[in-house]
Amino acid sequence: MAPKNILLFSGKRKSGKDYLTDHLKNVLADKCEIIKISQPIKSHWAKEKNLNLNELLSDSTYKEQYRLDMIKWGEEMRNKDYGYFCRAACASAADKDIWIISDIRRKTDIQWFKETYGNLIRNIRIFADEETRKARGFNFQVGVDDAMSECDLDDFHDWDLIVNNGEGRHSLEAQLDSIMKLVNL
Ligand SMILES: Nc1ncnc2c1ncn2[C@@H]1O[C@H](COP(=O)(O)OP(=O)(O)O)[C@@H](O)[C@H]1O
Ligand SMILES: C[C@@](O)(CCOP(=O)(O)OP(=O)(O)O)CC(=O)O
Repeated sequence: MAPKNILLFSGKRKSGKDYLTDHLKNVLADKCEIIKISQPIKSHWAKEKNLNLNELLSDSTYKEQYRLDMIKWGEEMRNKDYGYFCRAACASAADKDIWIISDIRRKTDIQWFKETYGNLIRNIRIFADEETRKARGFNFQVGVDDAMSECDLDDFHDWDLIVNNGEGRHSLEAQLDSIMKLVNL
């Protein structure tokens, strides 16, 4: 069964995608499931290189050592089939009313969801200024922060909602309320 809504979250590194989607999950509880497109990439990479998958999935510096390689391998796969990781991630998703996709990065990710689920999707951009991201551990890396993985959605404008999660942000409760307005339960 298709969910009632699919919330597509994007934002640059350390903008707070995991932070906000984890809190949103607390609000929606068992009505929702968090899905990560990067999960099949990380699973493959962990198997291939004998790495710790849980560490790759966490907010640790561990994944940063492998990010560039994972991006490169992911690009190769995406060039052959742009829906490959979206399809793989959704195929193993639970039967829930709301799917929260927490790591949308490319126009083709949005395209795949639009083509597959039409008007069920909602596009949410998480924004945080660079100072705030730096305070959260962001460090500009050539090949990552100037590449498609981080920049492809810079010139995408068709957002249903932009959430400021940097300087001057609203309370967490207000941030979550604005997201909940997009949800049809
Ligand atoms: N509004 C916030 N208040 C406090 N800490 C935050 C907030 N947003 C993000 N963080 C923290 O900043 C770090 C990076 O956030 P994260 O959600 O992992 O970013 P992303 O998934 O976009 O890379 C995490 O340690 C997270 O807990
Ligand atoms: C190879 C990646 O999938 C790894 C992404 O890891 P995360 O999604 O955990 O990254 P951030 O939350 O932005 O810190 C990126 C890609 O281009 O596919």
